Amino acid sequence: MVHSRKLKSINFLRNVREALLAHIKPGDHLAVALSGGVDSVVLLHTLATLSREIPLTLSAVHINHGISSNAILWSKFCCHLCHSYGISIYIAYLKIKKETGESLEAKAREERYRVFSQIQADYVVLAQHLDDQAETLLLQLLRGAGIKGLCGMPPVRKLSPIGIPQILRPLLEISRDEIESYGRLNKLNWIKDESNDSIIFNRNFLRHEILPILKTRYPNYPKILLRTSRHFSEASLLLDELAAIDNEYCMVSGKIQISNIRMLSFARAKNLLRYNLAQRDITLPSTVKLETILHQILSAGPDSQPCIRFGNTEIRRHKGSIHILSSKTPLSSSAHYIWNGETHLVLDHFNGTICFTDIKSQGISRKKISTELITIRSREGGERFMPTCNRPRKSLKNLLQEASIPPWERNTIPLIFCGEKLIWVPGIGIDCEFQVESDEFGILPIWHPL
Ligand SMILES: Nc1ncnc2c1ncn2[C@@H]1O[C@H](COP(=O)(O)OP(=O)(O)OP(=O)(O)O)[C@@H](O)[C@H]1O
Repeated sequence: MVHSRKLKSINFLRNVREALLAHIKPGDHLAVALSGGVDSVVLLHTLATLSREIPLTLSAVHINHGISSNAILWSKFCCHLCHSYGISIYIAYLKIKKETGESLEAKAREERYRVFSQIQADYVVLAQHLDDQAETLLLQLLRGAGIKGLCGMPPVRKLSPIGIPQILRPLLEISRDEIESYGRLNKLNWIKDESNDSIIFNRNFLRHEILPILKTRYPNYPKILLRTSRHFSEASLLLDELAAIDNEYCMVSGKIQISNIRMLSFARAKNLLRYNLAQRDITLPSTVKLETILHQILSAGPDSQPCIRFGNTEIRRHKGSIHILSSKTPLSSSAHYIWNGETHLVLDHFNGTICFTDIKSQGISRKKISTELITIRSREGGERFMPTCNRPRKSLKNLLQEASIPPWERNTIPLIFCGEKLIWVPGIGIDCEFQVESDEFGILPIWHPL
């Protein structure tokens, strides 16, 4: 009996070790997302045990959402538990405010992930398991989700473009029964979240009312549904590959060309637009909204300039191309950058990067800019510029109009200044006064918007 219990724990540890080692490397810092429930308590115990053989730094993060009247007890429990393991814990105290049209749970989840994204660790480790995965897939099916929504939770994923920390889920192939039995075998204590019993919540309704019946006929349903979600993941990958091919055909200077997207079937055009929104980290609109957007953009007359808004995003049509504008990082008027000779400069506020290349007989003359501070900022109005030496100096506004830069982009393009003088405008050129002499090596800036 004792032997079989020990064996079960050993098998459990072996499975988690395998799942971990598929992603982490020795020395990584793992922060366990500890709610105090059985899943994350077992996860913490497992990782603390494995950390004796795998060199890693372990800590924990707990979010006190301030929703349940027991929230403070849960935080204290997590604190004591980590103390008993000698592990540091970060507790975030939140005051969740519900916004109209959003559930409290969805808001709490969003805030939780926001805290996770700020944790100083290589991975934030979550305790979702095989049964959670099956429930999530069924819930998504019942919401009418598309292929992406049916992919299920990935074992590892980036939380932000910088890539650190990542979310890691090493229990995804382990069942709830196995986790609870590991907890009992190792005499662990955990807290029970009373809200998990309330069938007002869709997930609990499925868990308590539907899945036990399903299990009588399909005892292995969580593993079967895991297979299904893997099929969806593969399909989703193929759709992204198709969109990447269509992007090559439809994109000119970073904008989808109306004449090209029109050549695609409507379903393929929708896939392309969805892909472009996802690439910019924009929360996707509903399918109905996406179809409306595409219809309006494609059916507008050549001179009209439709603008469709959803969330913080605007989709516009301007001179034959589609412009996607997202106000994730609003351009602050004071945003300016100093160039100290770097080969590239990431300009977060402008959503892109400028690369600087040394090139013979082209570009900006090093000699002519050597005595002044080189800064990059947006237009303030009144700037004048002379990209062609034998033509008169013109207002920047006129030059941007002539270059068909749409009005909403004119204030958000990065400009290079030498002291107070404007020397470079992307897509237009270098001011005559600062261009290289023949045979001199110059610096050629190239703007790469995201
Ligand atoms: N209050 C909390 N503090 C820290 N971690 C938490 C907290 N609540 C949940 N977690 C972590 O998130 C995991 C998933 O929790 P839960 O299933 O309640 O969230 P969810 O809203 O269903 O999330 P998802 O939609 O990502 O599945 C838990 O196993 C745990 O690791």
